[in-house]
Amino acid sequence: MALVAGVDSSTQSCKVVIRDAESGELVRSGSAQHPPGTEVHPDAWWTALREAIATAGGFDDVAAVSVAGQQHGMVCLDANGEVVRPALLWNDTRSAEAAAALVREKGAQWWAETTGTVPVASLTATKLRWLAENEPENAARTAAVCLPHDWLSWRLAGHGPGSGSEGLKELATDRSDASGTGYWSASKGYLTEVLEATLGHVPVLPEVLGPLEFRKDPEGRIIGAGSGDNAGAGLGVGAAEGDVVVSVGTSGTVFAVSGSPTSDASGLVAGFADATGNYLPLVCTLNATLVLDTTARLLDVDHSEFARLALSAPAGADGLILVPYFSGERTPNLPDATGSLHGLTLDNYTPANVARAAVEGVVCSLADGLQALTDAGVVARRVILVGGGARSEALREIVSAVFGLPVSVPSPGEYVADGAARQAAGALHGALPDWRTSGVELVDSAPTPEVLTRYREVARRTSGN
Ligand SMILES: Nc1ncnc2c1ncn2[C@@H]1O[C@H](COP(=O)(O)OP(=O)(O)O)[C@@H](O)[C@H]1O
Ligand SMILES: O=C(CO)[C@@H](O)[C@H](O)COP(=O)(O)O
Repeated sequence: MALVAGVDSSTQSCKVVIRDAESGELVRSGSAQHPPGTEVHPDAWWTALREAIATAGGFDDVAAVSVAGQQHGMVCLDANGEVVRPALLWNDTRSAEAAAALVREKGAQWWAETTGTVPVASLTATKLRWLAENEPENAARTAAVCLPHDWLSWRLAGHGPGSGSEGLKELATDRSDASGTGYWSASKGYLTEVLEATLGHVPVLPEVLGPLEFRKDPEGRIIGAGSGDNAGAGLGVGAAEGDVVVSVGTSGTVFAVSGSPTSDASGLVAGFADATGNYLPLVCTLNATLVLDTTARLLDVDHSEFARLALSAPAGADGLILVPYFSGERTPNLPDATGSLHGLTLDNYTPANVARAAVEGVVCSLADGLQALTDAGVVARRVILVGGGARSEALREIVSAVFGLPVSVPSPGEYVADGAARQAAGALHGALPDWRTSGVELVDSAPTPEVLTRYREVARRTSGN
């Protein structure tokens, strides 16, 4: 029995699953936490990955591994392969002005047509621009730039500090993660003009591997191309055209598999690639489970009591509306926004209404994401809900109610890591396996369109949109 492993190195933690390459059966798993914050030294991811591998019983009997990771994080390496500075993550908004400058200089249309995506602070290119403007010595020392999943795959393949310029040439990535950099185009490859205009020079960049291409580690183990975490989730749930995946983790994402690229000059829809050779138009928000976690902490309750409270309040939370822009926002592009709670009266200010308003606020911002995707031509035949937030009964019910659609919720699992494992099995055998998916719960709540209408009025008023 050949075993394969999948890794999800995402914002809050690292998860490892080890599966039977033929059947997909889960054999072992492990996880470890990442430090909080929007600036993290990659060594912390490596430490967490090794801990997660150890708790999963090690990789000695594993034939192939793929890593899926949080997208966009800027990992800069010097000529020796040392990390130049802690990575700026996808949810770090300090490069918002750099993003605005790039859009002014080339125009939103150029970015949408060339890279698929109009830059916002999340994209790697804007972080390189911030680096060149604010830490010119670090920018000058940067000999190679890669993404979190590229760096971890490179470390797994036996490279690292001290690898030198030969080691840097072994860096590899895939289309899905390259498509979130802002300096890669699905039709033209790396865009040297964007690198010159941001970092100030063209560094060594990871080779963009095909979906089933791979490197090997010194023991001969396959290290697959890997992917961005959202593309990994797409692989993990077996998303096909017509499926819209909603992932509620640190980020909230709404995305679909598409046979053709999108180019949305309004900037709402990012025109990413997927991990199979298709495209992955995606809307991403900065405010999802952390808003729920923070509200639950305020109410001094755990996840299950929080869900019970939220479901004990009526739809619309007796008039309370929470606009969830606690971390600024990316979609819509409001990096300096803050969250707010509206409609307070002496009667409706209860823990249950506050819990319900928090869930509804997060879900309404995702419903706007689905609207943007359908406006961009994506046809939604089925909605699949995944991510840590999908473990919440309140979130599951309220997604279906606010979207006004039945929602498929695969049984709780690590679908990003599963997608990476599926890719590893594909690299091992030369074709993606058709693993049987686990049980799916269909949630079909009574639609509450008025909740979204009122949210939109308040969100627009408070954000000046
Ligand atoms: N039952 C639950 N209800 C609500 N949120 C939950 C529940 N279980 C986990 N979470 C939240 O899910 C998040 C982790 O989800 P995950 O998809 O792993 O995030 P990421 O991939 O961004 O690291 C955490 O913020 C955690 O508090
Ligand atoms: O920036 C994006 C997508 O464009 C985020 O989806 C990151 O990829 C982080 O994902 P999670 O850790 O929240 O899953």
